[in-house]
Amino acid sequence: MPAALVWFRDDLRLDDQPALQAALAQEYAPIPVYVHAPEEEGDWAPGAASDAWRRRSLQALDAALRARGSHLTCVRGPTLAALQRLASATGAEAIFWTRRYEPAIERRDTELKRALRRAGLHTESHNGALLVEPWDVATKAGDPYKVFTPFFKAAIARMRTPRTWDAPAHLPPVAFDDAAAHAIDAPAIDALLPAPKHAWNRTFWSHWTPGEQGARDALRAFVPKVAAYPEGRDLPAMEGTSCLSPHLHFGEVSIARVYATIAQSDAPKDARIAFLRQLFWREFAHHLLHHFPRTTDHNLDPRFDDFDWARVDDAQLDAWKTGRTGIPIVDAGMRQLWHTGWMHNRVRMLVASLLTKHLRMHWLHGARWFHDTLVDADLANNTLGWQWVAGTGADAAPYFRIFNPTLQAKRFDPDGAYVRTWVPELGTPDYPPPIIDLATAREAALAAYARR
Ligand SMILES: Cc1cc2nc3c(=O)[nH]c(=O)nc-3n(C[C@H](O)[C@H](O)[C@H](O)COP(=O)(O)OP(=O)(O)OC[C@H]3O[C@@H](n4cnc5c(N)ncnc54)[C@H](O)[C@@H]3O)c2cc1C
Repeated sequence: MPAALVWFRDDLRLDDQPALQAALAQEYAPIPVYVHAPEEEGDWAPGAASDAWRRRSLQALDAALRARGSHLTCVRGPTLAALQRLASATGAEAIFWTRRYEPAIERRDTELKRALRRAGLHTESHNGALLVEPWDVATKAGDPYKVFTPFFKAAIARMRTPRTWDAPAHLPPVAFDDAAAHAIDAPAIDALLPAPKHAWNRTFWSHWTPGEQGARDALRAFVPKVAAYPEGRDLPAMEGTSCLSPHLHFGEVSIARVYATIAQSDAPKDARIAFLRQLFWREFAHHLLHHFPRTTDHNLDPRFDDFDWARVDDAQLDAWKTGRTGIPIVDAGMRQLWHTGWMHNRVRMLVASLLTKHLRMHWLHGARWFHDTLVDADLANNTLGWQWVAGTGADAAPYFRIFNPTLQAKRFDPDGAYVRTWVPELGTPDYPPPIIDLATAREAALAAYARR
């Protein structure tokens, strides 16, 4: 049986894994590999929370492979040289992977595929992350979509009922001879992604279990909650959302598996559609990232290029990051982020709005902080989220529509349960006064918008 490398990236699973599936279907003996090359991700290399998650997820993948008779070989980049070295040391004739859509990675993968083919290797990339790939939907004029609802309609019409494959029960062993092992120089996962020195993330792991089993458990736990999702999804105290975002980002569960599980659940149709629609925001985000790669750092709407963002006030930015703004719902969200690596979507909108509108700081300051601290940090979703809130993006909330965090808290956290969980000192002298007057800051933001 000839050997093939199966190159794992953000698809850290064995269930419904198209690269693995394709290698097996073509009767290759798969050699599972992971290449650590954060420097190839351009300005958006994974942040600290992502690294902490990936380390655990790779360990879980290796354990799942070992339980089937195989194992994961981890090496350092540069990726092209690493894959070539691995292929020649193992005699692999082919390389299989699933596609990613981040601009730096798309560029790298295109070059890499060309170089590997020139070197005589068979290469195949597959869709393992999206329901509909970015180039599969276009407006009547052939352009990419910039508005969600028509995108959603076109994408869902284009989508085929996803097929899913179960994880293989057994895999052929990966046996390197000594010379090959020496040539490969495969460090342990711990050496590639060491545990953070100060264990700042130790509180994460009572909330999360990285890896395929954790993803499967999260999906299973969510099924009975789908019926309540339409109302529950906006209430941060309720835990009414799926918490699948980091698992989806790292590909620990396939999007097709999530879609099929919820579509076939017993929940009322409205509730199922409300949830599946959110999955299409993720699709939309990837569509935009692929077609408008500059938007990771630049406004999608060029009318904001001359916007009068405020000069960054370090003390204010720091108060925002550490949850000490004196605005309770915002502080609750920023502390939830710091302690769990995740924040409820409604609260993400509120903290982002405060930063970009009341404090009038450029959305990139917030996007960078989220990228570093979220366990679900995802260049597509994060860029869309920040540009949406800031009013600079596709189908965005207009800049002049400014959330009032006090009213939003009354509406979405009416008995204050969420705020009390994260800001227990509220109402005591330990809680800081507000760093801004909301009404004055709102007027200043509107005035800046009018000057545009
Ligand atoms: C400023 C800002 C930044 C954000 N940054 C990220 C990010 O880095 N990574 C990330 O995954 N999401 C991001 N989001 C989107 C959203 O907040 C999270 O996907 C959601 O809170 C994850 O929780 P969940 O899995 O319980 O969501 P659920 O409500 O259960 O939704 C299921 C899945 O649908 C997708 N989804 C849901 N809402 C959105 C959305 N608005 N945009 C794109 N996809 C969505 C996610 O993959 C999510 O896991 C951001 C939103 C905002 C406003």
